[in-house]
Amino acid sequence: MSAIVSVQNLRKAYAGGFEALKSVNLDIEEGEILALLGPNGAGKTTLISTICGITVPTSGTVTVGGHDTQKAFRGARALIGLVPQEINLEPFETVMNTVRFSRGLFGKPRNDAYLEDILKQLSLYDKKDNKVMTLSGGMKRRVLIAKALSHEPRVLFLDEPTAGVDVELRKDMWEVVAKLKASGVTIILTTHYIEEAEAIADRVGVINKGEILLVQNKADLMSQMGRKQLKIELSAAVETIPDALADYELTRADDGFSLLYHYDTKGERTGITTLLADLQKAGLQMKDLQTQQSSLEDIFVGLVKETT
Ligand SMILES: Nc1ncnc2c1ncn2[C@@H]1O[C@H](COP(=O)(O)OP(=O)(O)OP(=O)(O)O)[C@@H](O)[C@H]1O
Repeated sequence: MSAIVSVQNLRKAYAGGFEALKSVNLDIEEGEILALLGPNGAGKTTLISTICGITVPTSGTVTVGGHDTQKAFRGARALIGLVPQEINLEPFETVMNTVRFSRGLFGKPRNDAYLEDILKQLSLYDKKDNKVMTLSGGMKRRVLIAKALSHEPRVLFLDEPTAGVDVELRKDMWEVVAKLKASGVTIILTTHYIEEAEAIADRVGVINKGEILLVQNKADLMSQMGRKQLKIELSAAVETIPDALADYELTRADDGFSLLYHYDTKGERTGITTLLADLQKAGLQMKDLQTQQSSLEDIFVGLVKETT
């Protein structure tokens, strides 16, 4: 796979000097779904709108399909579909006219068959002649997606696509995104919902205070999530971990009153049975045992906290 979007040393300082992006580097592979996770004000929208060439960066470059978004804006923008956070539709216009007009703005020849196909994919076809104002909030969100796809973009940016929508619609939207990916569209979405990133992303990026803290394959993150920790509370503190237990991944905690054992829940063996037997052999007395599972949420919260 090759990068369809390449972001290099991107900085954005707003008027007044606030640095919303601090030297961001990011390559987005063709055909992937990348979820950008981050708390409020992290810089997600700024990053997306700068990549799309709507916000002018203070320094750095962005290329989309090889076009520099500053020097070759039209070429880059033609490849991009952007679904904004806010619903910005013409209320008195019909759904079909909305998407037709949007396609026309990009200078694309009329192609109702293509637009109807998009509307079908988004379960909007039977509403095509309805005025936007008569649609529910969730349907309006779908119209935003249809509008963003009207000019056949190769990269689709979705800024908080499921903010404020109910669980059922959220799952429908995930299906829509999966279908778009299957049709070859590269997708970048921002979200607050960790479960959303878990459900649909190929890679997850965590952004906080204008910096990308991590971009990782979801499967790798999942294997981290599969790690569990066993806390062994001891009756008496240990100064060091006994040599007899050197083969185990153990760390001291609580001034030596506890030992922490990390293990992979997906491994065939956890090693706990032999560890407990070996603890006894080493003469250590257990007081209590507790297990704890690390989740993507823990990883996310931990990362964000570290930079706060
Ligand atoms: N036009 C602007 N002028 C000045 N500061 C701005 C402007 N737009 C955004 N900011 C600031 O830049 C920071 C990043 O904002 P941004 O909207 O990119 O965050 P976000 O991660 O998308 O947040 P949210 O999840 O709340 O949508 C915030 O502190 C915000 O106040």
